[in-house]
Amino acid sequence: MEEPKVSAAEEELFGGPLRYDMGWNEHERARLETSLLTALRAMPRVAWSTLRRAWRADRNALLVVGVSEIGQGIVAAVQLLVLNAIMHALLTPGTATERVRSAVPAMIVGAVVAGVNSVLASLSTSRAGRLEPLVERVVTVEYLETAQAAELEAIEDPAYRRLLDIAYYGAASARRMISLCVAALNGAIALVSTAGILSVLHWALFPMLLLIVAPRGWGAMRVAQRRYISVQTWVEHLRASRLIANLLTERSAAQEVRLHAVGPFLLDRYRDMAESAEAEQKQLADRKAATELTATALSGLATTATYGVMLWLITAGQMSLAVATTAVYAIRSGSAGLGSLVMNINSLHEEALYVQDHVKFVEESGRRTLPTGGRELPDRIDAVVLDRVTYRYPDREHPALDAASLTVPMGSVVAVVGENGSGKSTLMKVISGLLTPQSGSVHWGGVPVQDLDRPRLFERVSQLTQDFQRWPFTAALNIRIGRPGHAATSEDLKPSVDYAAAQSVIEKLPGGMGTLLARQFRGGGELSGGEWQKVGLARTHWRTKTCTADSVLIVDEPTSALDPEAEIEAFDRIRDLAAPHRAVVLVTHRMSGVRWADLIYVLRRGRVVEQGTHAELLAANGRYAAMFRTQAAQYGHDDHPVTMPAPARPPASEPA
Ligand SMILES: Nc1ncnc2c1ncn2[C@@H]1O[C@H](COP(=O)(O)OP(=O)(O)OP(=O)(O)O)[C@@H](O)[C@H]1O
Repeated sequence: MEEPKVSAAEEELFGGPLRYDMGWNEHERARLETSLLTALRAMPRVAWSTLRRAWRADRNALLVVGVSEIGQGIVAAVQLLVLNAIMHALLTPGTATERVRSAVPAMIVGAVVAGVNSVLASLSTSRAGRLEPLVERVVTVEYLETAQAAELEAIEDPAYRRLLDIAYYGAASARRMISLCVAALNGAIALVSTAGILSVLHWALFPMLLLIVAPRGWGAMRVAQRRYISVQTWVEHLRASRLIANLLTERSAAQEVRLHAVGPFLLDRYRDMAESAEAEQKQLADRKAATELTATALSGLATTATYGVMLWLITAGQMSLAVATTAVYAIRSGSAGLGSLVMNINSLHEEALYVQDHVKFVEESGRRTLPTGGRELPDRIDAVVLDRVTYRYPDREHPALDAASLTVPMGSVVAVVGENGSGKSTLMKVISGLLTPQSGSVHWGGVPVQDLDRPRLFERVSQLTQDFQRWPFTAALNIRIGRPGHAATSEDLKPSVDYAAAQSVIEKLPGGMGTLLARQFRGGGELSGGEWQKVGLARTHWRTKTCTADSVLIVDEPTSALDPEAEIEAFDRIRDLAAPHRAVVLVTHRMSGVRWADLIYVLRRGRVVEQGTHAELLAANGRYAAMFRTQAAQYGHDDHPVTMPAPARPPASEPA
């Protein structure tokens, strides 16, 4: 397959085509090799899985659809017989009145059958329409259920994420497959009945019908293949265009779009990319027209030949006029039916590829789901102990944690410090059981984490991180969601609001606790970074207070958005959360916030390089001491001042 063409704008903005693919490439091989034969071979399996889903969703509706489609196929055959009978009656010798009279019974049957057909068709339409959203819902819920139960490691694994993205298309495809299956069933039944009638009329008619339809089937397949290849080739380009369009309208980019004049710049690149995509569309349309012209010409030739053969049969006395008239009608409707059957099978196969991705995703997730049903953790535990834990992210060469050992005794405050990227956040995920290490062990109260029911273990962990979730819900729910299963009124949440000093934040909101915290919705309010952090602190308080068993509170950079006064208060509050049955693990770069911790661990490149109390670590005069003194000097209140070099002045000759 040819490489995606790269427009100048894409080259400039992205340094080439974006390589992350959304799923279409997955089917490249399968789809390009698609022939009518492979599509036909896969059809029973595909139809079966769709029917099973529809059966689960609404079996009555499915039964009605099936019966009415089979009924319509029988009606099509009866209609041909009726036409044949009418033509025979009209073309037999006798007066006009006699001939019309003898045709009347067949006409009455024809009218009744047409009425039955309409009723069956509308029944099928209404039930299929009911089934479609149900099937889409069944597949979507299965997708979401699977995704939310996956291990964090799976979510952070690019290969799994890709599968997650691809499988997203499965639900809409499953929905479309319902109507396609119905149409294919209808087409197949009508075809069988037409073929039967044609063969009864004359043996040569059915092969001729196939000859008429074959070129159209070929044409449809070619056009679909080219469209698919084009989507494959241009998918990156298309997504990049959409990305630019979003950046121009998104709130997060709005300031720079205006202040830095990024708007006109990006708009220009958007036009450039749109133009090159349009050129591809034009080329595709031209080639489609040429293919269809060839297919129609070949089909026309076959039709002419068929009519020629029929004329010859009539003149040779081997076919009556009545049969010939019925045959002409049957060939016309049969060729249209067979043509659309080919198209439907083609589309079914295409949609099935996406549904198969969904199935693959569910199967793969089965191996990566958070395990449930392990050992229960006792209410009272002594400590959480990590012993020589090594953890490497799936796509990384170096481990984020390298034989790190640490103990978090209940009732204590443990601080973890270290430079950027030293592995602090990863360590927190290992303590909480979100990540399981490749080597070493994690024990909660002496029980290895892998033996525990992990979702139950999570009930014992509270977490407040720098990038905690800002839920686009009301202020009250933003606090209550710390333990969503625990019902609470605004009054119940008040102690948490007070604890986080968030009263002033709530009071400022027009609807108080009921205010929606999402600007993207009408009436939604907005909070500053620091105000959000207070809401986050209130949520953490609510979560910790609703757990009676021994638990661990993890606080990762909780004060980054707070002003200095609020920061001091926040550290005091976090310290207050330590209790005999709760341990606090604190990660921060603010050294002033860790000096009161019972135990401090210093991480460097994933290894614990120092540990002890503040006094011990200062006395050791190692990394901790250096980090602490550097920060203290900046704030100008160190017992052991470090002389900081003053910033160099620019040379007088340089412009300031
Ligand atoms: N989801 C991830 N996938 C791959 N690598 C990751 C992921 N998260 C972190 N890393 C890598 O693991 C290493 C440790 O990262 P971690 O976030 O634990 O450090 P940190 O000490 O918390 O850093 P900071 O102080 O900057 O927050 C880094 O090299 C980082 O690039």
